[in-house]
Amino acid sequence: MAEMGRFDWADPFGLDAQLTDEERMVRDAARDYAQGELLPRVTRAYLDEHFDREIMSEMGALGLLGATIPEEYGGAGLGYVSYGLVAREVERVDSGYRSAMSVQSSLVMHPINAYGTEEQKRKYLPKLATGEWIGCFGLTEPDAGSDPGGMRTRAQKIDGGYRLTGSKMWITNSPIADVFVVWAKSEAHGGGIKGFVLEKGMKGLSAPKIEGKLSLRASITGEIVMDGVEVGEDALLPEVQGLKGPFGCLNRARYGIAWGSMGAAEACFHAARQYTLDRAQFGKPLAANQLVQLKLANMETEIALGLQAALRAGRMFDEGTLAPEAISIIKRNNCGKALDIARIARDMHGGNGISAEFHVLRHAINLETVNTYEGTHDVHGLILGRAITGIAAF
Ligand SMILES: Cc1cc2nc3c(=O)[nH]c(=O)nc-3n(C[C@H](O)[C@H](O)[C@H](O)COP(=O)(O)OP(=O)(O)OC[C@H]3O[C@@H](n4cnc5c(N)ncnc54)[C@H](O)[C@@H]3O)c2cc1C
Repeated sequence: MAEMGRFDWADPFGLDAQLTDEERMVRDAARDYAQGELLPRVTRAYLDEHFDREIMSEMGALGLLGATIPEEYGGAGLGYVSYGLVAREVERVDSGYRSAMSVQSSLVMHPINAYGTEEQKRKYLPKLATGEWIGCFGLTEPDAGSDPGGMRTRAQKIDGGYRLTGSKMWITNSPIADVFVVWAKSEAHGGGIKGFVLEKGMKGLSAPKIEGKLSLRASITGEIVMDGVEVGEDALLPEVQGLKGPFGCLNRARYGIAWGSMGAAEACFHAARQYTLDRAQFGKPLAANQLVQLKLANMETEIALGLQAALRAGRMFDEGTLAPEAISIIKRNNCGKALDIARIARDMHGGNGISAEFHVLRHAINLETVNTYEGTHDVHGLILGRAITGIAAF
């Protein structure tokens, strides 16, 4: 008969043992940084609705930006499992910090690396990798969110380049960005969607901050307004056309979010476990009640399954066999489950659960955004529905 193992409540399927030495090293470096440098400042940043720009330079110095970008362009040349592990550790602290990192790596460095010219790669990637430059990604518009094909931003052909007109909404990092990857319908390409790289200070380009967010308050979000911004031919990302350009970037970010949201869920699960062990009511620890144990068991189950699926997806990503629909499964499931776990963890903390000091409500409110951006929970359901039936319902 096969031997039986010992149960580890914090790692029931031995995720750790499925990683390579390099992946464990990357995970530990990201965890040390996140717990040592990000956790002590997150509560203040969240309450003050402030993103500390220095964080990008710190992440850059540790090689956390552009983890999968080749080393010759300043990236870390790591695999997708390492990238996911970093997202999990950063989001264990705050989804806003993970958002800033995901945008830089997957939505700005990836398209320049995959669709850009050699000159564009050499110009932008090394500085984005160190965090000297901050990037943002403009796809969503005031009237085009889940349906980005309905975008209104236009690139008009002019002598030697293009004139861009339009506005983008809900853009992570835009108010502090040096580099703007924006998507527009281009006249010269039959009205097809093309990517352009704009730079801070260009005439007609502005990025006002969106104030008063109740979610992701430690991440800065803004608009991108392009009022006839004129760029040269060298601003065009030549190697892609159509929605597959932005979707190629979103696939990577969504994959990272599947890991990241599980990091936030683990933070909430671990906090709820400790809190209910420490606090007694009716003469016994809260954790001694069946209702409480069932909630903890449900949290553990969803996290264990979600992480295992994310790891499998990461291995498939590195092998080149991961389909976008499989990413929809884990983005949708892990965000939805993380949001449920964070809300229940908040409830299990009673009144203390609403205090910033206990972190769980901050995670829950952040996860409301994570569940919505990069394809809403329902839109990923529709993507899967189309894949299952062959019928597009959206
Ligand atoms: C904090 C934050 C940061 C963001 N950062 C970025 C960024 O950096 N870059 C960027 O480009 N975008 C960014 N976004 C935008 C984000 O990706 C969009 O908000 C998201 O895609 C949803 O679009 P929408 O807000 O227009 O909602 P809508 O598309 O209007 O959706 C509203 C509701 O309708 C539902 N719905 C839509 N279509 C259908 C359908 N066919 N059938 C059934 N239900 C449907 C949706 O599921 C949702 O519940 C960010 C958003 C936030 C909140």
